[in-house]
Amino acid sequence: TGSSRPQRMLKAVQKNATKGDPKSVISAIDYYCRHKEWAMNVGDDKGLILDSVLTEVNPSTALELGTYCGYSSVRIARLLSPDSKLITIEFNPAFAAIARQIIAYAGLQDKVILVEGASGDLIPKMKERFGIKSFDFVFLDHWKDRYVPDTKLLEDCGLLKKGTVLLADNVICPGAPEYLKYVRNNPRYESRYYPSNLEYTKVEDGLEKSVFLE
Ligand SMILES: CCNc1ncnc2c1ncn2[C@@H]1O[C@H](/C=C/CNC(=O)c2cc(-c3ccc(F)cc3)cc(O)c2O)[C@@H](O)[C@H]1O
Ligand SMILES: [Mg+2]
Repeated sequence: TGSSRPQRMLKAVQKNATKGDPKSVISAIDYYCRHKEWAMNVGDDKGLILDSVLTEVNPSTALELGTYCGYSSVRIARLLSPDSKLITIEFNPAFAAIARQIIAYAGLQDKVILVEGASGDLIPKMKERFGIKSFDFVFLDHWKDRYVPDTKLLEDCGLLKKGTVLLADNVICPGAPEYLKYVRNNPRYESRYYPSNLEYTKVEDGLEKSVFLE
């Protein structure tokens, strides 16, 4: 049987990027997905917004929901301070296997903890398994209809603190209407929309940044 899109993406990284150089891994994936084969990475345009929010927050502990091939894990981890960590959750073992290799190729395996499983099962285990008190930053990029339930779960598990920043991908395309309703009409969040475009296209999309207030 043939290769998968994630496997071809990994090949493009191994062929075109420099081992241990996160920037070259990001460029290799962006080039491949823009010119050869589209894939659902947050991409270079929205990636610049992700970078700027991350630099502003400078999180000690970050959480990502939906690793896919690890593109945004590399984007996030490359900007973390020395003792900071990214925990990224992925429930598809094939995607997780590719992501581990891409994260390792970038030399970021010591800053990223990739956990295989469903967010709904793993979020309640974050404290006991990883000694996490709360997250400073959460990037939501998994199934769009899971953004609201998982945000509520993070609240209920006491994993959000005053000032925690949630950044959600795809709030326009494919869209996360329930999530926008939830965070925008909610006194516990201060929300702002960052317009951009769907990765590698001219279609409108954007990121929603929501600061937890209490
Ligand atoms: C069950 C919920 N819990 C989960 N726990 C852990 N991992 C999960 C979970 N859900 C999904 N995942 C994983 O996250 C990833 C899924 C992401 C879903 N993303 C999208 O559908 C998406 C889709 C598009 C898109 C946009 C326009 C199109 F025409 C076609 C596709 C663009 C994006 O940026 C996207 O993020 C996969 O790796 C999946 O295995
Ligand atoms: Mg996305």
